[in-house]
Amino acid sequence: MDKVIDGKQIAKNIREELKSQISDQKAEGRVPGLAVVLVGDNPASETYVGMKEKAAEEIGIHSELHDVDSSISQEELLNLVDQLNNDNRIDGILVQLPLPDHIDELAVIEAIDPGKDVDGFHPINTGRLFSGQKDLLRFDPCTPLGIIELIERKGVDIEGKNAVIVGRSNIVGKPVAHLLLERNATITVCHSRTKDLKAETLDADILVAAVGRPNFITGEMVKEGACVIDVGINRVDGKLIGDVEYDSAYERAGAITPVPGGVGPMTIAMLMKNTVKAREYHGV
Ligand SMILES: Nc1nc2c(c(=O)[nH]1)N[C@@H](CN(C=O)c1ccc(C(=O)N[C@@H](CCC(=O)O)C(=O)O)cc1)CN2
Repeated sequence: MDKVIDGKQIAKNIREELKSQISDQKAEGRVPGLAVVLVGDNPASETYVGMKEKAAEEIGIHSELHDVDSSISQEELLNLVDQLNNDNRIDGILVQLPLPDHIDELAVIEAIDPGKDVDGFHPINTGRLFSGQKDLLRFDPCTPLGIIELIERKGVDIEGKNAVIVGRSNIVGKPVAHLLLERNATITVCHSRTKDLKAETLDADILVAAVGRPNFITGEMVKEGACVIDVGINRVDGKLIGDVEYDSAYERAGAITPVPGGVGPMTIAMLMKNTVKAREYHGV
């Protein structure tokens, strides 16, 4: 079996699957609507927003870009979010992060209607994830959700496995820990104060690297046969480098994601999936 987990191909398959759901929704009377808010001119954010718009257009989601100047005040941005909350054509709202320093990111996230929070960052959605509530409407954050899809679609069983997450951020480390826990993995979350990181990672059947440091996880830290998920997107001398030293980790891993072409494309596919789910929730 090929060890490489091809995120680009899996994301493409998911977009294909969503197309038929979207055409059913269209037949019912309305395609899903996604509003993308981009503040300022951060080149990476512009690239990601462009990728989101292209993916939406390709599968038939109505998407609209609100491209605003970096000088926008917090109040004006909150007004824009409020306007989108009240727009019946819009099922999903995402505010591209990071935001300029003068804007309180959490205040903006909290202003989004939790039922339109397709990024899954609103405290109502993270609260429902962290407390294991599956019965109420819940949007899970796109990158962690994409990681689960990659693992499952590669045929790696999660139940009962030791999953070690390196990195405890709110947008990747913590939510992916809860998604894995919900699937009955045994979880260890490592961080900068972890005493013996190598001892922890060597115990991982599933190893998720989300630290934001290029080549931080080396092959000698990987357990033979482990499933290695690299969430890092580090730009070094114009090249994209993951958090995992790929060549040495590949030798030991049973399955591994590349960078680029691993987790990144899944973030966008999951955003599309959440938008289709939001349209289902809102109805026609
Ligand atoms: N509102 C949000 N902001 C941000 C999120 C998010 O989920 N919601 N995540 C990241 C950026 N991001 C999406 O917004 C994102 C990052 C990377 C990729 C991706 O496909 N990367 C490619 C490489 C692309 C390149 O050449 O730069 C890959 O890994 O293959 C997609 C989305 C922060 N902000």
